[in-house]
Amino acid sequence: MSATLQALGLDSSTADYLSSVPAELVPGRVARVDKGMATVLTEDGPVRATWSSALLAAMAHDPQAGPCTGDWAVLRYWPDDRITVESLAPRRTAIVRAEVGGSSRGQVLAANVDVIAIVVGLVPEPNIVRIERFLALAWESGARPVVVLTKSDLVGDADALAEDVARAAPGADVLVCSAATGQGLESVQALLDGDATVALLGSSGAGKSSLVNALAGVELLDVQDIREDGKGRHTSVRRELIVLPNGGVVIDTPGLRGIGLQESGEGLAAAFPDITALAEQCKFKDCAHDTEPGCAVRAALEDGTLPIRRFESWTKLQREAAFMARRNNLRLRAEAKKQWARQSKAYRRDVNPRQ
Ligand SMILES: Nc1nc2c(ncn2[C@@H]2O[C@H](COP(=O)(O)OP(=O)(O)OP(=O)(O)O)[C@@H](O)[C@H]2O)c(=O)[nH]1
Ligand SMILES: [Zn+2]
Repeated sequence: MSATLQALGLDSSTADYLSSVPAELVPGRVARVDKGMATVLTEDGPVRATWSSALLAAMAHDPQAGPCTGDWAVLRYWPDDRITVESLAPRRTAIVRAEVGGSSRGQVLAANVDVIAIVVGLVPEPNIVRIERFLALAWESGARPVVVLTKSDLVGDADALAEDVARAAPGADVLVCSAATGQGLESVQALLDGDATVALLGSSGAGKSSLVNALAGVELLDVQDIREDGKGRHTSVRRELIVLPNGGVVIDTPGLRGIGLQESGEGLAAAFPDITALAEQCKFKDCAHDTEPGCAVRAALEDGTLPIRRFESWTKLQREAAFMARRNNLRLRAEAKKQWARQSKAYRRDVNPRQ
């Protein structure tokens, strides 16, 4: 399969970046990263590439500098048939997973996403708290979140359920569709207009693959053959970046399924603009919305304008984000300490070269 860079979702700022690289280098979009290699879609089809030494050095410093699905990569083709990723275009947006255990630096799951479609089946009944968590994460990424309620053919009151979801999703569109009957698919299709990149978030069984197949009009999400190592061997791997025949790109990586929040809390504020606005009206700047006098949040809970369920969901996500922020601070402090130790060792060597 080959496609123009346009069809792979190229935007103008990335096009500017790519036009500034030396002519012997080849641009492409990362479709998948596995086994220390990337599958990169170029205008001449997919290739497998390893990392250049410059990229490896950058990754040693910052793991987020490594390629991820959706990145725009600049490739070098070597005389011995190796292909290396030399550099990556600056990411317009990034979906970052907070690491659970291990390093507290987040892992980039997908880059350069325009729209995040939070796919939720209408059966079983949508889990609003889970949708709120996905929304906070989506806002954090810089991409536009949209909730796609699917399997509408299985319920009689899809619109009423959609209204409930919309109340929990201020600022995000809520679409209703069915991959089975095709109902409402035009509005989902419209998300891909202008060769946009849409990433799918959603639990297993939500209906993501069925949705992609319905949009494509063919069974795309089955198995795919790609050239693994340039020697003609073919392996079947699940696609992660899918170029749709009618235009647009879908990113569906397994990592996007059960992800935690990053620490800044900005996404959370964007997902809960109602509570953010209320908290600004509290008498005390550091109000914990507990027993403080003049608390606008508690007042809204008492008069019923803020649903208790929504407040509890926000509190839980807030705690999670605060936990991530604390851990991140600890990591930064540990790094600063290491850096200081290195510097003082170098200093001692300079002062006393025999040491
Ligand atoms: N009736 C109905 N069933 C659907 C619809 N969309 C998906 N399904 C069914 O729901 C089940 C899960 O759908 P998938 O598309 O595999 O869900 P998924 O989100 O890709 O799941 P994972 O690959 O596990 O993440 C399958 O049995 C589908 O046939 C729909 O619009 N209507
Ligand atoms: Zn308060």
